[in-house]
Amino acid sequence: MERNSKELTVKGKVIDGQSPAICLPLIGTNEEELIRELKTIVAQEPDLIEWRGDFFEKLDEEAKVMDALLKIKDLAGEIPILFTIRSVTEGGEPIPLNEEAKVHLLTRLIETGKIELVDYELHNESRYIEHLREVTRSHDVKLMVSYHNFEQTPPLESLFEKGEQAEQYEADLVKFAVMPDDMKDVLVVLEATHSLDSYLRIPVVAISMGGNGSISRMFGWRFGSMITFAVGHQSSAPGQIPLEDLRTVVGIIKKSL
Ligand SMILES: O=C1C[C@@](O)(C(=O)O)C[C@@H](O)[C@@H]1O
Repeated sequence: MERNSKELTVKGKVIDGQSPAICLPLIGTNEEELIRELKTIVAQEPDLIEWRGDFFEKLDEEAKVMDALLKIKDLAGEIPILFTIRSVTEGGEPIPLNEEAKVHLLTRLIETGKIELVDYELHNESRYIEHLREVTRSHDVKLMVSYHNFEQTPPLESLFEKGEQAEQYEADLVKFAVMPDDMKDVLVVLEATHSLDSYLRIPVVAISMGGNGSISRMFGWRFGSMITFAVGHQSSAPGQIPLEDLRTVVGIIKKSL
């Protein structure tokens, strides 16, 4: 198999692009819902679990967040946790924290040693991104710098620039998830994935959302996208497909290689 010599080791697990790492999102609004979701999710043995913190209704009560994290970690066992607070401007839920408080919470979570990856959006002020880069590095947590657009697919050059910016921040990986108008936009994402995969030193995660884009979730890894998000319990974005279906498709592709 020719592609992708990049590797990312998370909690002793190597993500190397020879198969996509499959990530299942957790979107519970409280501890009880999170635990219920987790039981379904863990049974499916994903490679990663993403806790979408923006769905958690008590995000402004640090003790409650910490408590939920301990429970999640306990149930997730060896499966690495990606922690994400998606902003409303990039398709997330409204949260009761301003950016300063959000960065403070992310810092506290990173310091617990209970999360393995953290997502932070590229549009944020550079002082925040740089701060999180420092904290993640000193706690051996991977920093994923991300960009989302639920309205459209920016041109190839713009996606390329985002990849370059993430690399300048010394992110461990760059991710973008964008909405296509048509299949040409899906091709833009696949092309950006392929080019960025060869051009950047850091790994890329690239998603074209919605029904048209869902092929990027199934085949994107062959173009260089290292992680794909699927449905374990409930979806967190349009176009995600059930983990079992994804595994079937990946298995078929691997057989033909
Ligand atoms: O950024 C991403 C990717 C995603 O938006 C998707 O399209 O699968 C799902 C989100 O939960 C995650 O944070």
